[in-house]
Amino acid sequence: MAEIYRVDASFDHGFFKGTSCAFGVFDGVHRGHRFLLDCARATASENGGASVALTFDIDPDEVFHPTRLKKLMTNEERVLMLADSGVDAVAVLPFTRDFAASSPEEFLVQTFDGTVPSCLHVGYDFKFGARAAGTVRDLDAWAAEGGTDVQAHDLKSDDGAPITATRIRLLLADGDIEEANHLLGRPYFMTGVVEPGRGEGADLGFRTANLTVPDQMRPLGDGVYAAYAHVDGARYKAAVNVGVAATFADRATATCEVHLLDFSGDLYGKPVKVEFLHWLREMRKFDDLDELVSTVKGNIAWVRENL
Ligand SMILES: Cc1cc2nc3c(=O)[nH]c(=O)nc-3n(C[C@H](O)[C@H](O)[C@H](O)COP(=O)(O)O)c2cc1C
Ligand SMILES: Nc1ncnc2c1ncn2[C@@H]1O[C@H](COP(=O)(O)OP(=O)(O)OP(=O)(O)O)[C@@H](O)[C@H]1O
Repeated sequence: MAEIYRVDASFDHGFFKGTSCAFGVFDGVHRGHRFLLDCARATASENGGASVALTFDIDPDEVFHPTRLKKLMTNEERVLMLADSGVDAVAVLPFTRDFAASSPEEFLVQTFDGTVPSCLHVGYDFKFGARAAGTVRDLDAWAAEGGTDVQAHDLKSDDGAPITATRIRLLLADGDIEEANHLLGRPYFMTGVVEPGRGEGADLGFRTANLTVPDQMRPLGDGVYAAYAHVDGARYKAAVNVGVAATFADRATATCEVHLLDFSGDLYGKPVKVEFLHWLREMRKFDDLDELVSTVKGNIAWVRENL
């Protein structure tokens, strides 16, 4: 696991000397992001410097577009996944309103404070600074003075279109978990802490761990999915309902209900990570509870046989 540095007032910017940095938010740490991180690793090994994922502590959209934000992972998960991606270090810039309001030139001065990296990798569409006015042309102008080799890459594509966090979010919203996972290069996951439910699952014949995942952290469309649930270091097959149960909409609050196969025990208060693998069906409002039970049990049987 790479070292994680916070680029705050006490940070020694001498750290950047000789480094190869890949710069971006990196929500999802998808295959396109990994391509850019691999480019940083390649030039780092050519130049003999360290490879660095340079990112922000929060997603800038948390400041600018909080209502339409649908994040692929929490900020902590993102930074940890970057640290585990093979780079030597992760440098985390605090994203304040002041920082965001700085001109492209000031933004770069504040970020590097006089010590520039030897190589900086970005996608060709990379934008930075106030109103995202800074472009690769500004990076090139800055690099010409300081001597950084700026490499603006074509975006890694799949099926003729660039792999982007936005594209993955749209697939997830449609429940197209297989294609989203293909672009992520790993299963999409959601995390949460188990809360008490209404206790009806046990009466119905299947228990569920209830998670309340905030809207901003739920790009995945409502529906029933086959998944793996990770808890206490163990992995269980799971049948999962995403969204507030339509049959109980008047009293249900959980936004993700997880039935773990072959598990019996108390999960309240425990963190659970749910890795989604297949879409099974749309969530329905059932008029008949027996039909709800037999449908859910059929989903659980499918998971048992097919995962
Ligand atoms: C695999 C699975 C599929 C589900 N599908 C639906 C559904 O289509 N419609 C619905 O209203 N609730 C659905 N549920 C939610 C159940 O109605 C809910 O788990 C049950 O009411 C127990 O809730 P409780 O744990 O809060 O007591 C599903 C739950 C699971 C585990
Ligand atoms: N497919 C890709 N191939 C190479 N580089 C990429 C790709 N997608 C993004 N990048 C670059 O990775 C860095 C992080 O980008 P960013 O966090 O904006 O990701 P994104 O997937 O494009 O997100 P969004 O869809 O929300 O704009 C930027 O330098 C960006 O240009």
